[in-house]
Amino acid sequence: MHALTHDGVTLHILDQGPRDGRVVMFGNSLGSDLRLWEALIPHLPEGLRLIRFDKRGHGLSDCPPGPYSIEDLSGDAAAICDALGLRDVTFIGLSIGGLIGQSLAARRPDLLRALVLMDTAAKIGTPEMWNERIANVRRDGIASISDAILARWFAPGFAEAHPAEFALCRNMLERGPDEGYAGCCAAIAGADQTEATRALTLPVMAMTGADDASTPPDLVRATAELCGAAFHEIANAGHLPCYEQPKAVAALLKAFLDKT
Ligand SMILES: O=C(O)CC1=CCC(=O)O1
Repeated sequence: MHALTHDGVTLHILDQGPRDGRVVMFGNSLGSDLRLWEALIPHLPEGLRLIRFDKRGHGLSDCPPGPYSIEDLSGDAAAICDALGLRDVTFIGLSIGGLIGQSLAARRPDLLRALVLMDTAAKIGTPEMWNERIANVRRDGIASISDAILARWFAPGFAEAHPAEFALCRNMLERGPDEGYAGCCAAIAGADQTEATRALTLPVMAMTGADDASTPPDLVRATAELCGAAFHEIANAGHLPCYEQPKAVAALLKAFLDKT
C-alpha cells in the first residue's frame, strides 16, 4: 500500500505490476473506491503497471470537508503521477473518474498518453439535480438514497442473479462518508469539460453500458464525438461495466492499448 499527502489530504494508492510496465491508472466512480476494478484486473493483459487510488472522501483516503471541485480531484491524480514519477499514463475514468480524466488530460497533457472514458460525459446531469442529492445526503445519509443509486448501477436482473456481489456494492456505497460523497457531488455539479474535451488531441476511447441510466449511451456518444473518440456500447451492463461485464471491457481495453 502507498499513501501520498497532497494539499493536506492523504490519498490511498495501490501500485501493482512491473515498475517498467506500461502505466494504466484508474479513476473510480462516485460512491465507489479502488476495489471497483478488482473483477476487471485478472482479464487485463500481463505486464501493465496498474495504479489505482481512492479519490478524496472515498475508501481509505482522507475526507476533508466539501465541497470539492473537479480541479481538486484531478490535482490529486496529477500529484500521484508526479510523486510516483509516472508518465505516458493511460487513464481509465469511470463516471466522475472520467471527468477527472478529462480535466487531467486538459491541465496536465504532459502526463497522459491516452484516455478511456467509461460511462461518463463532459457534463453529467444538472447542478439542480446534484444539489438536491447533496441536500438529501446531508439530511438523511447515503443509505436513504442508495436503492435509487444501485438501480442505476446495474442492468436489470443483476441484483437477482448476483445477490452477493450486489450486497458488496451496497456496502461499499453506504459505508462511505456522507461528506465525501456530497463533496464529490458538488464537483460533478460544477464540472463542464465540453470545451476542454473538444480541444483534446490525445487518443481517446469511450464506452458505456447499454443499460446505463446515469450516463446513457447517447450522452457518452456525444462526448466521444467532441474529441473524435471511438464509442462502444456494452450489452447487459449498467453504469459499472467493469464490474458487471469485465471480460467485454477488458477486450476493448486490450485493443485500445495495442493501438495507442
Ligand atoms: O450515482 C449515480 O447516479 C452514478 C454516478 C454519477 C456520477 C458518478 O460518478 O456516478
